[in-house]
Amino acid sequence: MEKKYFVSSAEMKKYDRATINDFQVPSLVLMERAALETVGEIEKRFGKGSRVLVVSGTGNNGGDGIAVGRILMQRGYEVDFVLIGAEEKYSEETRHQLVIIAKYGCTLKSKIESMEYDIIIDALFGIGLSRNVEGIYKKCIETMNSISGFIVSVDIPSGINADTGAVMNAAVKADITVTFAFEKLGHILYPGCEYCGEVLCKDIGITKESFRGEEGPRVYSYADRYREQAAALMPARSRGGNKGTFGKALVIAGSRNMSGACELCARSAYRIGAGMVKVVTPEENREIIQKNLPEALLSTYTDAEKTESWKEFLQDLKESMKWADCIVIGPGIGKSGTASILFKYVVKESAKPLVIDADGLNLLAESEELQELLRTLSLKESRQIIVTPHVAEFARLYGCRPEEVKKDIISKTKELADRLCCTVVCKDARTAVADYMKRDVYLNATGNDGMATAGSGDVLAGIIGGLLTQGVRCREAAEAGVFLHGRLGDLAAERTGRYAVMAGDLTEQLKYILSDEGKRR
Ligand SMILES: NC(=O)C1=CN([C@@H]2O[C@H](COP(=O)(O)OP(=O)(O)OC[C@H]3O[C@@H](n4cnc5c(N)ncnc54)[C@H](OP(=O)(O)O)[C@@H]3O)[C@@H](O)[C@H]2O)[C@@H](O)CC1
Ligand SMILES: [K+]
Repeated sequence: MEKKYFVSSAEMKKYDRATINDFQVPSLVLMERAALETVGEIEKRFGKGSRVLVVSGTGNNGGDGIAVGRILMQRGYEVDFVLIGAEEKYSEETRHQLVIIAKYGCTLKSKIESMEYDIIIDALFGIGLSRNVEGIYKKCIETMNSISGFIVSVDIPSGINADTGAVMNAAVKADITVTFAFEKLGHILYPGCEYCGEVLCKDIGITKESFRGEEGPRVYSYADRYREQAAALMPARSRGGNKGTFGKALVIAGSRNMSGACELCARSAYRIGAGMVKVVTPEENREIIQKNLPEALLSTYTDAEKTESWKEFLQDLKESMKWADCIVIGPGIGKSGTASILFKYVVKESAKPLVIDADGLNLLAESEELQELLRTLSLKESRQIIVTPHVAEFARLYGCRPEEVKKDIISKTKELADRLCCTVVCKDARTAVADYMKRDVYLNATGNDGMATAGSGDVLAGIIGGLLTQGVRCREAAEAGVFLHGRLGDLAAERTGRYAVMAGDLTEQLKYILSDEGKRR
């Protein structure tokens, strides 16, 4: 899969240094290239004579800004330069840029004086922002946001934490952000991504060679091209196949009078391409499932206390688990005594790839014994297990507050995966996927807030299950499932607007998104 990296400030600094020190590309050359790329984006939008304000800080981000201003000035733009910060803090490169503009006769101001510009170059802070923004810096950011002008942030909007996307007390609201070499975590994580405007990532000569043979950045997503080529994420589909070829999913879901979760999950497994889907649900849901999803095979149960029929059901379930290529358990099963007995039985007895979602996760969170069992199954029997908690379920499993998960979703997801020895999908505005086998964390860049609606998670569980039945391995099924799920949400929102999106619309979009028959490429 072609990856798109999101780097931390420490990783970016390492790649900068490797390019400068090991490959001997002078820092000022990188800066000039960064400036030229930024100028290119401005020239696409504004002509000569436009009024430009450059707001620089003392670090190299400020140096970039001064270079941008100088090139624009030479090309016929009217440029004002403002630099905020004490002289003793100027970086070497920034000093150099100041010497150059002085030779061209430019003057430097220490505060923003005019209120009207066509373009504002925000070069106050880049990836070197190290603490909350206060005093004159905060005031400067507020002024940039309040005066008129199209804001171009250099590298990252000033005030956004490049590692977490947090607003460090104040941040510039950019129209576009021109960044260099790799996108930063702060461009993709919330709330940072909402401050960037369009993010344009430019090659300035810092390439993958700067990894120096070591593992690359820790966090990645899928390349943007898969948005339009979603079918390329799917396993190859044999033209000569039959329903057995494309796998059998067992969906254990729903509780009394709660059939919706079960239906959404099973339908999604079918729509992503599973050959057969069998639903296991309480007897009360029989009629509605038969009516709404006649394609599904069905096995129903009554309360575990009704011993005779329960025994028969378990016998049937055992056969179903042998028959299945993958099992999804949890959506809407509730936390009743019967649900708990059923859940434990399935985790213990099944030997197939397993997706645990929703109430399954709540039952898991309550049982140390089951968590230990998961670890053992994974480590000793190489069982493929995926857990798909949203932030609140994750917090219950991890034993922390939901805000703590949101603050550091990348590390937390990896930690839980290590603890449970499985693949973890932590669902949030930016869903993360990690497993205990790999260091890297997948961070999803598709989807929108329209998907924050009941049943959306059931659809995801069905999609991941349907991919597993087609032979995709756990980690890839989780990543591809999350990416596709987000795309379905984006397409649904394009049709109806984000307010109106409902879980069923996501499954509906599966009819179109995979329409050009794809192969894994
Ligand atoms: N060759 C290269 O290296 C390339 C670098 N490139 C560019 O360099 C940028 C990174 O440059 P950088 O590392 O100098 O950091 P930068 O973001 O300018 O900020 C550091 C300055 O801000 C200050 N400061 C921090 N927080 C503060 C606060 N809250 N409030 C007040 N002050 C605060 C801090 O001062 P101090 O913490 O020491 O007080 C220091 O003076 C990067 O984003 C990209 O644009 C590109 O040109 C490509 C090639
Ligand atoms: K900036």
